[in-house]
Parts: sequence; C-alpha cells; structure tokens
Amino acid sequence: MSLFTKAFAARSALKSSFLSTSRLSANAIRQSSTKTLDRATLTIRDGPVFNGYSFGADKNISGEAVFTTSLVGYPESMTDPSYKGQIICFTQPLIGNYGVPSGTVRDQYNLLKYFESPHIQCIGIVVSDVAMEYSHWTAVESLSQWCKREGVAAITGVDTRALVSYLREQGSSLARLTIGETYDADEDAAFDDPGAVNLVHKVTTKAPFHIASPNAKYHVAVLDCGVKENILRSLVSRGASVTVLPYNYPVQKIAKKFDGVFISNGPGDPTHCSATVQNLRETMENNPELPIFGICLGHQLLALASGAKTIKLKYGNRAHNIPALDLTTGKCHITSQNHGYAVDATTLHPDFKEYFVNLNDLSNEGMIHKEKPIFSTQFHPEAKGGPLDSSYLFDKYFELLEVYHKKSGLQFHADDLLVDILPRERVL
Ligand SMILES: NC(=O)CC[C@H](N)C(=O)O
Repeated sequence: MSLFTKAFAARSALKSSFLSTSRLSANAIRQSSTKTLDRATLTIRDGPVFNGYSFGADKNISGEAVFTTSLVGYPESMTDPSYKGQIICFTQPLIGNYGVPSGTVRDQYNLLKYFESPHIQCIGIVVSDVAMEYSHWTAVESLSQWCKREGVAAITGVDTRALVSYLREQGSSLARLTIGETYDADEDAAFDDPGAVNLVHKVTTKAPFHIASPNAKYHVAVLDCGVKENILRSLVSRGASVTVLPYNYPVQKIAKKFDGVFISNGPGDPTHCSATVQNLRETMENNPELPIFGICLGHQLLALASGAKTIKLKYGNRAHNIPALDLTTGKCHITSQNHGYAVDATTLHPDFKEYFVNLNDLSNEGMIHKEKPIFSTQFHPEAKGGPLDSSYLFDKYFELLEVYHKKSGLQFHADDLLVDILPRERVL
C-alpha cells in the first residue's frame, strides 16, 4: 500500500466514524449526560427505515411524510393547520436553537402573536440535529418541551438528506414514527393516510367568529379551511373587520352583506370540500362584482368552483424561497409555500387566465378572472414564515374592496349579522 493510499484509508475511516457520531446529534449527546433519550424509528412505507432518538411525545404515530426546505419558522410551520396529519421533515439540519415562543400572547387585534393557530398541527417532526438548548428573547420553552406538552412525536439523528432524496424520488410517502421499539414490517394497518379523510373538517372553526378592525372600512367574510393567524392579521391590519365562517357555511346566502369574500389555506385534498366548492360557485354566479381572493387551498377551491381540476404533486412545494413569475407584469417574486396539490393550469375556465407560474417546476401559482374582481394564489402572500415580496396582493384585494364598497354603498350593520354576539376567537 502506498503512503498516499494509507493516508486516504485512514482519513476515510476517520470520516466515517465522525459521520456515525454526528448522526447521534451533538446536542443529543450533550443532553444524554443528564438524561438518556429513547430510541426512535422512522419507517417509510415500502421504503427505508431511519433510526434515531425521540425528543417529543412518547407516542407512536403515522401520517404522510413531507419535507420543507425552509431555514427558519418551525413554530409557524408546525402550527399551520395546512400541515394537519403530516410528518414534517426539516432539511435545515439544526432545528430548535431559538426555542419556542409563547402560544398565548396576543397582538392588538387579539390574534396570536407568534403562532399560526393555537396548537401544533403536524403529527410528528423529523430533524437531523435537535437543539435541546435554546436562546431567543421570545422563547419560553424548548422545541422538545413543546412537542412533549402537545403530544407530538419527534425524532432526531436522522440522515435527512437521505430521507429527502428518497421522498424526492418516490414522492410524499406514508410513514410511521415508533418510540423505543422495533417496527414490525407486517403491521400494514399502522400506516394512516391523512389524505383519505376530510382534514379541513378537523381544523375549521366550529362556529362563526368575528374580529373587529380598529377604524374598519370594510367587512370581509373569511371561509376558514384552516386559516393562518397572519392571514387574518393581513386583513384586519389593513382595515377590514372579518367574520370567519366554518369552511362549509353557505356563504352564498349572506355574501351580499359583505364587501368581499376570502377563502383560506387548509390541509389535505381540495376535492374533499365539495360543499364549499358548490357554495363558491353560487357565490360567484350570483355576485358578479364581489371581490374574492383565495390563498393556497382557497385558490384550489376557487379553481374547482370555476370548473378547473386539481392534481397531486409528486412531493409538493414546501419552502420559503420559491420563485413565482407574475405573468401580468413579468416580475418574479420569491414566495413562501406549503402545498401538495396544485391546479392544473391547462384546465382553467376560459374566463380566467393563469396569474403566476412556478419557475422551478412550472406548476400553476395563481389565477385571475378576466373581468370580475376575483384572483387567487397557490403561494402565501401573508408569508409567515417567509419573504414578504408578495404581500402587495393584499393591497390589491383592498383596492378591489374599495371599488366595490363605493359602488354598492353597502353599510355594515353589526346587528344584521349579529356580529356583536359572535365569539371573538375561533371555536375549537
Ligand atoms: N397550505 C395549503 O393551503 C395547502 C393546500 C392543500 N392542502 C395542498 O396540500 O395542496
């Protein structure tokens, strides 16, 4: 063996021992001096098995494994109702180092200041290296403490690069996270498919609620399919009081009392919300001048209501840096996204045109009506977390509200809709 070959072999041995240690997680090792983490296993259905350590609830779970490449914003992502029933794999290797802020602090609009809903919505999380120690001025607990308190399973020490390579090849897959035991490969029934049920039904408010905007000029009806707190804030802070309705509320019956209708983000397959689609169809037909705006699931539901079709993407788009081209201006915006389904642009109704297109995979990112004040986006202009490049779309919606408001001369009477007696926050 030449000197060079010997040196190379020695370096490879060193490297592989380093790699296997690093899978244990630097922070997990630091913490294991005081407490031993339980072993945990992530099993992908018909796919690889990843061994690691549990830092969340002592509970076996299963769901759809998806990955996000966002670098920050784990508290926002984990409380986003669109992730209901999913196991989020973070590609950012170090997760938890800025801890978790309070889930009860509210802002001047009585909206949750740091969370996108009151609780963690995903069923489990997968990270490469969890930080047990954290530091941030807003933090009140660690990611591990939060997961345990909320009953959410979590695994660290996973080679997330290998996991994501697999998910990109095979597509989003069902997976199971087991704590402290070896997985039995015959246990097929243990793989729950969250996409098989109507997840929107689980996250929507159970009764209408109202958020008054100081100096409100407009009144908007929000169909809550799992609405993110920052969407409500984006409306209320611009001067719209909002009445939030359950996703299947017959909005067509009261649409005339509002300056605009908004359809929120939400989890799962849009085709499960057929009542909402029918209600939206009637709302559009009966109110040709009413401004309507939809985000993410809201976009997909509006598209279905107008006659277009949706498809399931292979592994979806979950990131904070996805380029979307505005086809009306030629400008590209960096956008925040979290979706597994998309609108098939080739099926758009002829009254609509494609508004935005994804420059990574050319999937549809929005549509706009050729005459009516109706538009929607697949990405998240409210962006929490993520860049604010596209927040101007809320301003655009408010311009449409203003035009309609002036024309209709609509005066908002609180008594009409009994908003004074509605709850002031979502009804769980
Ligand atoms: N963020 C969302 O609204 C997601 C929409 C839908 N559930 C999807 O996965 O495509």
